[in-house]
Amino acid sequence: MLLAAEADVIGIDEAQFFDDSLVDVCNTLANKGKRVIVAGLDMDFRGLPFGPMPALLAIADEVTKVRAICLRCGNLAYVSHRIVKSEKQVLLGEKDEYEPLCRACYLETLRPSHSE
Ligand SMILES: Nc1ncnc2c1ncn2[C@@H]1O[C@H](COP(=O)(O)OP(=O)(O)O)[C@@H](O)[C@H]1O
Ligand SMILES: Cc1cn([C@H]2C[C@H](O)[C@@H](COP(=O)(O)O)O2)c(=O)[nH]c1=O
Repeated sequence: MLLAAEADVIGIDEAQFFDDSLVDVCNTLANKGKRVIVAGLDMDFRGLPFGPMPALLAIADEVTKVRAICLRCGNLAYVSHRIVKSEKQVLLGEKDEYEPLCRACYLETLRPSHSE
């Protein structure tokens, strides 16, 4: 908040990792006339809402949902499927840990007969 005093535009990336206090911070800054641009993952690897993202989406004046391409079929992706074994919600990573999948290809990975 101290740093933001001098700024007209504030950018916050990886918002999914913050706690719910980010919602108040963004509201306070916007109420002061600042332009606040927030980026983050809406869902975790299980397809569950991630951190403060649902509340941020609700209070946003504008929302742009950007979707990757499903690595298996080329359709628009729906979730970042985790390809390493870990149940922790927070696990930093990139291509070696996650693959974007569409809903159909993601559901296919959940079938008992599926092998990675
Ligand atoms: N507007 C764009 N045009 C072309 N390539 C892009 C664009 N945005 C992202 N990319 C590509 O996608 C990669 C991942 O982008 P990034 O901004 O890190 O996405 P995210 O933070 O959602 O994972 C980049 O390294 C770049 O190769
Ligand atoms: C799905 C998912 C992702 N993460 C981590 C993996 C990356 O470090 C970031 C997302 O970064 P990006 O630049 O937006 O690709 O989030 C995680 O910790 N838990 C998850 O479920």
